Amino acid sequence: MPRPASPPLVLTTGEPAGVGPELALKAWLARATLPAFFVVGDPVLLADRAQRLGLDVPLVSCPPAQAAAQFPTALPVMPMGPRATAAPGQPDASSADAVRASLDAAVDLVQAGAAAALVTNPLAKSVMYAAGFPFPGHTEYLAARAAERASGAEPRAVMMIWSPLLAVVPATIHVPLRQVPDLVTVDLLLETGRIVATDMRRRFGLDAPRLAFAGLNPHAGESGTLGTEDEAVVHPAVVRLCAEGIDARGPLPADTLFHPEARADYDVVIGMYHDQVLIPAKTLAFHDGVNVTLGLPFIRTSPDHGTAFDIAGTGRANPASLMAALRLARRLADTQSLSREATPA
Ligand SMILES: NC(=O)C1=CN([C@@H]2O[C@H](COP(=O)(O)OP(=O)(O)OC[C@H]3O[C@@H](n4cnc5c(N)ncnc54)[C@H](O)[C@@H]3O)[C@@H](O)[C@H]2O)C=CC1
Ligand SMILES: NCC(=O)COP(=O)(O)O
Repeated sequence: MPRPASPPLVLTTGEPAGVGPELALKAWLARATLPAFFVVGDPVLLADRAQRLGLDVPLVSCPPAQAAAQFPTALPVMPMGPRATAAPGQPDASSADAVRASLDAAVDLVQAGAAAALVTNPLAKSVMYAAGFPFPGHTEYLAARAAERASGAEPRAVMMIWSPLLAVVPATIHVPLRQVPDLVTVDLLLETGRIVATDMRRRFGLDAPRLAFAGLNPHAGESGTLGTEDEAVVHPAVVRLCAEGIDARGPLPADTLFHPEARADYDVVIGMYHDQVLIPAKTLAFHDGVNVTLGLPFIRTSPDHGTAFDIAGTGRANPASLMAALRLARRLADTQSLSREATPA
């Protein structure tokens, strides 16, 4: 019996004063190279931005079930939430409710199975914080949303920045650098390593993913003389992961971990803090990088960049990272359903 068609991807509008709406429109214009997606949010925002930028993008208002059929001829939009009124490049608190409504609805749809995966456009963290958004970013918000439906242990969301050249995971994310050594514990690294290994298998299709742990200190601590955390925390976590059958190695000095020959030896780097691994990832592949959230019961990807207020509304936004995020979301959803079909009940 033929398999039923998988639903399309759902895309949020993101911060209206940023480049998100422009990227959605430009991605649709390149639709011949992309999987079907629909936007959830304010259709007037998209229509205004298309007109301002001279982008010929017809919009069609429709429910998710009709989006795939409409996609070849118009950008499907599921209207949701209040008007998003902030002007390009001029963020203000008035748009936070619209951003939140788009995000909430998109998560509802992906959790209900009406969308195959969630793709988010960038939001402005400071705007959301000022409006009372109690999460550091999407990643933590999505973990909380998934936890509402979890019957057992609460899911922990893990951020990965992925490109064909390099995949990296920061073990700690949006925290002050000063707090990092205290937050990096054996338990944190164990949990992170397990989530990464599981998702690399079931969603990326790697049978035996190779995880490289970066050291926290210069030269991974130089045998304890440049800091004790690498021997006391990273090394024992790696040993325990290996004992669980996960291909883990480290701690490895971070400064020599990202050149081409080193990258051939692993599939993912798990770094100790945000900039340690996001700098090499975004330097190597800024426009092709994708932010993927691992550890959730659903798939979420996003461009690896932010709202780009400095160019919003000018027409200069490059949609490549959003397009890579849409393609990767489709690939992960398809790989996951194949691996579910192959797993005996
Ligand atoms: N997933 C998310 O929601 C994310 C949100 N942000 C938010 O974005 C806001 C701005 O952050 P920034 O640090 O300025 O980073 P950014 O990524 O928005 O901008 C950095 C530089 O890259 C350029 N750039 C970014 N995307 C581009 C694109 N598609 N095409 C061409 N050039 C592009 C910008 O013009 C700017 O010069 C902040 O509020 C931050 O919190 C940042 C990262 C991810
Ligand atoms: N630096 C990456 C970033 O800020 C993405 O955060 P999130 O909104 O995806 O959690």
